[in-house]
Amino acid sequence: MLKNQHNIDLNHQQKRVVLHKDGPSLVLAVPGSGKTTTLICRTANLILNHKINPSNILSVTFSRASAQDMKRRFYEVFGKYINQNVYFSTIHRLSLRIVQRYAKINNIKYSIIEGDNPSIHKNTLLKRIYQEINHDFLNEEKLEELLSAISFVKNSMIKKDDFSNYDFSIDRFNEIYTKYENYKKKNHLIDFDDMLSLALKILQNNQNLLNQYKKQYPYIQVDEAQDTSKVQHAIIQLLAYPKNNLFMVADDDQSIYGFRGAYPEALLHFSRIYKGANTFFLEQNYRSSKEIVSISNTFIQRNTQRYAKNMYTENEYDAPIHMVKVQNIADQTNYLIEELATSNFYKNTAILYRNNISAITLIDALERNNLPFTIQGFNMSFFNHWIVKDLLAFLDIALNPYDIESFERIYYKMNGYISKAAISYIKEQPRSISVFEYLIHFPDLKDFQRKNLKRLQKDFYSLAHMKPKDALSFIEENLAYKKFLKSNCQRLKYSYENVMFVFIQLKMIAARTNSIIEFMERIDSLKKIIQRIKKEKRNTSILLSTIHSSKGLEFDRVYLIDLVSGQFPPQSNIDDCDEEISDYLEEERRLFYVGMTRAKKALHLVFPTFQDGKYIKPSPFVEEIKDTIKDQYITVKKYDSFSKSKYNYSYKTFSKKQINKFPHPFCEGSFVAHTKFGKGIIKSIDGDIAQIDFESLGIRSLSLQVCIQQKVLNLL
Ligand SMILES: Nc1ncnc2c1ncn2[C@@H]1O[C@H](COP(=O)(O)OP(=O)(O)OP(=O)(O)O)[C@@H](O)[C@H]1O
Repeated sequence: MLKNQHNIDLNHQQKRVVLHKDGPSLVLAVPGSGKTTTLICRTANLILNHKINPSNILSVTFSRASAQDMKRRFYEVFGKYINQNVYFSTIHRLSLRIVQRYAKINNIKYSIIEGDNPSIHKNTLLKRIYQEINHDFLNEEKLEELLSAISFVKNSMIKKDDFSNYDFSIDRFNEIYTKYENYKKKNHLIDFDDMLSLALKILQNNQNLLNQYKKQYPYIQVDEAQDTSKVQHAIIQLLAYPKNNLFMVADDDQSIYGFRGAYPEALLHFSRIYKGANTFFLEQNYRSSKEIVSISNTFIQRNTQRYAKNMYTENEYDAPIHMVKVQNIADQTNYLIEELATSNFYKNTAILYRNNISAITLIDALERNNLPFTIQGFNMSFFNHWIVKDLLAFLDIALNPYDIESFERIYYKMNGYISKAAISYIKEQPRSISVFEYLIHFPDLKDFQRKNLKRLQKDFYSLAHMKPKDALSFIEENLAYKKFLKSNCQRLKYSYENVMFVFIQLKMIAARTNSIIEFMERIDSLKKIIQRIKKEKRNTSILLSTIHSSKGLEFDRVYLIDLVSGQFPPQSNIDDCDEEISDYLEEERRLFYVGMTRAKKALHLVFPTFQDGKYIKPSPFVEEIKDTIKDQYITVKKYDSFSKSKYNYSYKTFSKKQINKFPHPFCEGSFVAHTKFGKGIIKSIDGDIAQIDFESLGIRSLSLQVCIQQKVLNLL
């Protein structure tokens, strides 16, 4: 019937699923097996053949993108036959509706502290509370951890008394959580997770309201059920009872939100909770070539906590899976640009990565090569990363030695022997002389300190004139910032490799710029480019996305990049005999599997072999795939150096904004020595012209720029 009327040729397994009407059923499916396709066909079957009113069917899924995708696909196929509104929603949206209905009846006004422009933002509130409790600044990485921990607690319905059973890795998490909850309660504020907990509480305590919803939705369908959390399952269970016309579609192998409280174990208990449940399997993959299906299928079998499924396809063989070994991240970028510049398949191409940071140098390179791209699921955390802020502060000071705010950020992160008291003193002073001059003349300094400060002043002066790439290396080595990084990572238990990964992205951007100003402008313009592109809808572009955000999507060609240990999985040196680690590895393996199974025809797995001059191991998942496909498909790509890359030719040179202040270390009051005029003191500086009072000659006006170029003027 469906084939004749709607031109969909469902297979036997799919047909059984689509024709299922009453009672609980669980559909366990593999990627690309038509989960969404069958769900929308079943919806149409209920409406057209069983005359169920569309307003009585509730279809929920995890993400807004999936809900919109379901709705679009439903109306594309069945829009000509069904013109009433069919409700496809996220579970959060449904919960919010429940909360709002309750609030209206009881005259309560809740304000949401997430999403678009809330009057008070969850992150701001948490940063404040963290500061109050730990007397420390909450950086972006820790904030992410705190957000995940709170989300995990709410979604997993963990009671406060049981917090001690979990390792939240946030100092005084219990107190932060309590303060956060109390503040929200007092001010009628809710975050996205509260929508769920509150909706559940409302339904549990208001029989009337619960009955209204039960009556409204006698048919409930859940897509992506592997991502459904405990609290979400509890809401659905309440709404479905006692008819239990519940239709759940899931792929436990694609469960990748454990860190936020996804509870795929519920699928294993489904038939215990819902008596008489049917279980269907969809195992035929319609999306990918035979190689991709067969290798992905072997790959995921290594996981132990899963429903046994066997993915197969009737699709043809296509290209083999490309394992691409490159020297380093620069060569990885070269490889991608080379591949993309010689093809026209932008639309059906995706570059996927584990970690958002991977996108930065790619965005830089794609934009410089005029390749069309779009970005999905990108958070701007790179630009707020402490290491980025530190390095920009170093450069700020080099360009403007009066900038005490930047100096305050970095003075203890280098070899300076500078006291906090000295910094506090300078902050009180007028900006008439440079930070270094103040420091050098700070009372009671020991000789070695003064000598050191003079050296530092010269170092920063030299820094301003270096090529950006050299400047970053100079900060790292000569100013000993690397030493600080190592000890800071040890102290805060950050992975040094991950921190260096951020540094390397900056070095790569730096390598393509010619001056410090140009480099700093490029960082700024990248931020703007990303913000602009995120807003645009580009259908004919290469998609850059985290694997998490790529779920549910499909592309002809997929490049999975940065497949190295410490990036994928993010935790390295792990022992998979430990039970907790084994769970962690299984979730990471599922994520890798989601990435692989987005590809229809071509799949490229790219792994750099050196980072920061040191050998890095490929991801253990690359090794597992290598075992299956053998070495014959490994391509080794080596480029001379990034600057010599063929595709580097098309790099744009930037319109260099006129440097309004020529960078120099001098300021009013500086003691100087001129190779010809001898010692003197700078009386005033106006633009490039300094009035210098020389001991032997009196006042002379000199161009600082000329003095610097001719190397005739130095600080004393
Ligand atoms: N019976 C069928 N005949 C032909 N193509 C099909 C059939 N069923 C599904 N497809 C196609 O297979 C592809 C995958 O379908 P769909 O997106 O519904 O799968 P999915 O199981 O939801 O995928 P995933 O979980 O990996 O995101 C789509 O391009 C869809 O049109």
